[in-house]
Amino acid sequence: MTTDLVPTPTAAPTRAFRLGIAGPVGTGKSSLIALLCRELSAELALGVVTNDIYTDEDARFLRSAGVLDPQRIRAVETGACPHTAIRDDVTANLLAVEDLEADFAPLDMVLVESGGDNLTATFSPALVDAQIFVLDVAGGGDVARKGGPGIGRADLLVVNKTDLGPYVGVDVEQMVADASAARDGRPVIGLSRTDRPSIEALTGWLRGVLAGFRSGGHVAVDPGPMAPHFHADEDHPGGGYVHAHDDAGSHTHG
Ligand SMILES: Nc1nc2c(ncn2[C@@H]2O[C@H](COP(=O)(O)OP(=O)(O)OP(=O)(O)O)[C@@H](O)[C@H]2O)c(=O)[nH]1
Repeated sequence: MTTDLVPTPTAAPTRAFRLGIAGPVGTGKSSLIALLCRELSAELALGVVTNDIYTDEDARFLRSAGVLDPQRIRAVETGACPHTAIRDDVTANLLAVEDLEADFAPLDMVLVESGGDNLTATFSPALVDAQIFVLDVAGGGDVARKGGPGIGRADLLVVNKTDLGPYVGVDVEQMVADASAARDGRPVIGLSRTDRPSIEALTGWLRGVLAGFRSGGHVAVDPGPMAPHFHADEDHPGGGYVHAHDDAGSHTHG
């Protein structure tokens, strides 16, 4: 008897779900990870990998927040070009994720925080299964309209610190609507750590994506390469240079 016509069931994944969290400096990536650890560590076995340029500051912040066993929080020091370590050469991050998975098997989820970067940073789908891009209202109501691969095509866009809207003159509802329009219907959540329903929207979204991953139905989507961006460099004429990541062989990183 032949089994050719029998559909092959999708194999259930044997490793942890890997979730990337990217966004500009100070938008609340570490705080969002601390929040997720607080909310989910009773039901899910978690690990965290942070990326900083020269320090392990984000890892130290998370360890001191007491949200997870400090051993489950690992730091990658990326050197001069933080987006490179989550996009072009993800080796150091993959090793950190795999070490965590081996040391604390079985883990349900590893959260990978990118170094605070510019608007264009995205994770490679070779490193994460899904990614959240974080903006905050204090960065200005028009940021979401500026677009870029993370804002446009990350699996989830978080508009963070909505509690600050009245203090910085930002219409939060309008900012979330602009973000939704820029994303062709992909999900957007306005979040504040002081707003319980928004926290539940975030954990609800994550549980849904995790369930899809566990059933074998989740496909990692690449938001696309980083847009061309400016690097400050005092030694360079003009104070810096513009480069892109659409062709890894077309430029070098100092
Ligand atoms: N008002 C308010 N402040 C928040 C919220 N979430 C985070 N913050 C504050 O925003 C600041 C930056 O938060 P972080 O979590 O360090 O931001 P980050 O994106 O990890 O920063 P980098 O790693 O330096 O890029 C801190 O002072 C947080 O306390 C929020 O929901 N509301």
